[in-house]
Amino acid sequence: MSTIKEITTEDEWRSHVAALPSSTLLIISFHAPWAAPCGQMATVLKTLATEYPANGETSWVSINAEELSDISETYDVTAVPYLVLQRNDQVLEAVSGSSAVKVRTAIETHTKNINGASASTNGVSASITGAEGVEKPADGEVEAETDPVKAKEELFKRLGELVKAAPVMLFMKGTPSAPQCGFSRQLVALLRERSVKYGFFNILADDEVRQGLKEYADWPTFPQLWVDGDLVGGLDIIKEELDNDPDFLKAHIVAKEGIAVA
Ligand SMILES: N[C@@H](CCC(=O)N[C@@H](CS)C(=O)NCC(=O)O)C(=O)O
Repeated sequence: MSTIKEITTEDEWRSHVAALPSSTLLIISFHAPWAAPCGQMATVLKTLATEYPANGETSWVSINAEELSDISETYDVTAVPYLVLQRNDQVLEAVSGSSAVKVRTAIETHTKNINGASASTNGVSASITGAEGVEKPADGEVEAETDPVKAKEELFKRLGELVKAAPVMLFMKGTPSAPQCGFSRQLVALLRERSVKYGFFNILADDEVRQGLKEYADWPTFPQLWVDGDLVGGLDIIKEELDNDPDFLKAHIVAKEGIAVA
């Protein structure tokens, strides 16, 4: 049974990598303590790690992407959770976001490559929620597909978790580095100017979230800024709030811009 080692210093990272046999698949999980999907991903990875033992074939490490920013920069980590699979210093695959299915598939694929067969013997039905989607148990999935009421319930459950994925969540068009709409661009600039740490979700990448959130929030447009699971508003409201109380996002200010929730 394998365990996931938390790497806390760069020295520890270097010696861990240096000690690995060239055939070992290194599975690196980047996380941030404030991003809720990372907690769910940690549970998924813990389960997977018991299936893919550290017998020289796999090695599991976990890294705080903000604390060890030099390492995250090396791997271009701009969002968490973020999983990297590498062997012999070569990155084989990276999975951004909290899809348990994608993570399992990636690990199965790259263990298969050396073993000829997957190390996995049984399926884990990890149920997680995150920006990339809710992995539902098969029964619920079938029911939700056929029953619009169930489907909406599932979507709203997902949205309920998504709006709390980080203490400050920005639902925007595009990403902070490439906003796809002027309103989103302006809101990113306001948050950046104030060094507010926030998670973001690109609603252009998921029409279900784009349309569903309008109804869930009872708010017809984007950007939407959510703080501690409550909708504050769009660009105009945030501007107004900051005019009234320039400190209203103070609790969320950090030394530098945070890493996003993917
Ligand atoms: N005055 C709004 C401007 C936002 C806005 O009008 N957004 C539009 C255009 S980007 C929108 O999201 N429309 C709905 C959609 O595209 O789904 C605010 O304060 O946020």
